[in-house]
Amino acid sequence: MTERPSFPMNVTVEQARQMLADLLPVRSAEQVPVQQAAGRYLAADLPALVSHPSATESALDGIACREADTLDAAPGRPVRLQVVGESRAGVPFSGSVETGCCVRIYTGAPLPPGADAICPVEQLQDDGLDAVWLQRPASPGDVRPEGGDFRAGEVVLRAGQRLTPSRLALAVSLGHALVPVRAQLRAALFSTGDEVREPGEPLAPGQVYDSNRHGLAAMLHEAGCEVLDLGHAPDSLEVLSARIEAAGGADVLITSGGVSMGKYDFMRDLLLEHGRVSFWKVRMRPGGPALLGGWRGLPVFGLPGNPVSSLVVFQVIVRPALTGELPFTLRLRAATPFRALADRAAYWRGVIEGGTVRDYGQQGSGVLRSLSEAGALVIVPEGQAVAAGDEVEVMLF
Ligand SMILES: Nc1nc2c(c(=O)[nH]1)N[C@H]1C(S)=C(S)[C@@H](COP(=O)(O)OP(=O)(O)OC[C@H]3O[C@@H](n4cnc5c(N)ncnc54)[C@H](O)[C@@H]3O)O[C@H]1N2
Ligand code: MOO
Repeated sequence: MTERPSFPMNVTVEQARQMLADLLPVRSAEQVPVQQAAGRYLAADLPALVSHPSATESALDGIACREADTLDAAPGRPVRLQVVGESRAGVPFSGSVETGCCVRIYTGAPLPPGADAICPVEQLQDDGLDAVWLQRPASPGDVRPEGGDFRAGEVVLRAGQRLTPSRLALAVSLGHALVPVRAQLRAALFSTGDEVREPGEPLAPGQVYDSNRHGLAAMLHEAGCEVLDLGHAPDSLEVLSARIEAAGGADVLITSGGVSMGKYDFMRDLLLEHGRVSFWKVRMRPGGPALLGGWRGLPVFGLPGNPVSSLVVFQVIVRPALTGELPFTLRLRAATPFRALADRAAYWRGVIEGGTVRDYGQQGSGVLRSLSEAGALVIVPEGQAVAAGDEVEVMLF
């Protein structure tokens, strides 16, 4: 390319995320049953409809009694209490606990009126009938107070949060059978390359299995998208145009390969001719040649073909734009130096060990096993080399 390009080049990671996010449609909200809500994103804050615990309850199996009755209990000087009934989870004791009395109680069962302390079974001498002896005072701390987890009316989950398994469990605990979630983005996906083969097919020298497309489909699902898998396309202008057309009903198209400098890297020219290019090249490694553009109303994000590059660019740029969530990072001490690049941020593969992070070693963009074996990306900002012992920002992968 000798003439001045008509589109921005070498944008930052942050600019790339924002430019993609700006092209995505605003998502409406829909109510879905909690059984179908795992992995979806909340479209509204979720208040608690009930308090939890719904009543003050026991944290142990044992007896519920009055602490004052037990204060004199000591080894060799047991205090006797009369058993007057039981409180089970779901079946509370109907009376109240008077002085000198107790009820058998089980974990999660409501503390009866009058009782204010628990003595666990392990610390009781029990005749199995109507009396127990305590060798030490009962504990007022072994109860879970009503509303101690959350109170009715309190906003506990927030709009934009992903319903991870723990948040989904919490939404149910808050009392919701239906939850408001953002409509899923419909993401079309195809990979490009004459050499790319489907898993299970025989492989001739120079050919490669379509690891990118299958990895990306999994990442799109994980990002809460509905995936329209358009397979893989050879390096042919006609086939690629037809494949992009086939993605027409989607909200966004993600492609892999064909975005660099090679004679058969057609994606950029296709978009330039029939649509538009929003940017080409991001100031990051791996993944420098990433491409963003549009085809009629359809946003198209072209990921580089190198296997590590395609997954890392998805994680660093595409996923945050699709979900509105920045990647989770933590700060760790570097156990080895990490090299800086003068003109771009580096996302080096690192291994977290004993609270520090070390260089995985193999940083080639074709070494897919490195991503799986390293488990982390160490973010080295442009020009800021990391020495051993420095703190670094680390993204789990
Ligand atoms: N002269 C230059 N050459 C290259 C540059 C450059 O700046 N100047 N950039 C390099 C970088 S960085 C990357 S990343 C790649 C990106 O290239 P493409 O997006 O055009 O990708 P391809 O050429 O199609 O493939 C690259 C590589 O990845 C393998 N591949 C492709 N698709 C898949 C797939 N679906 N599953 C698994 N592996 C795939 C492909 O066989 C190639 O080995 O360009 C560099 N070149
Ligand atoms: O940056 Mo390319 O994306 O490393 O191989």
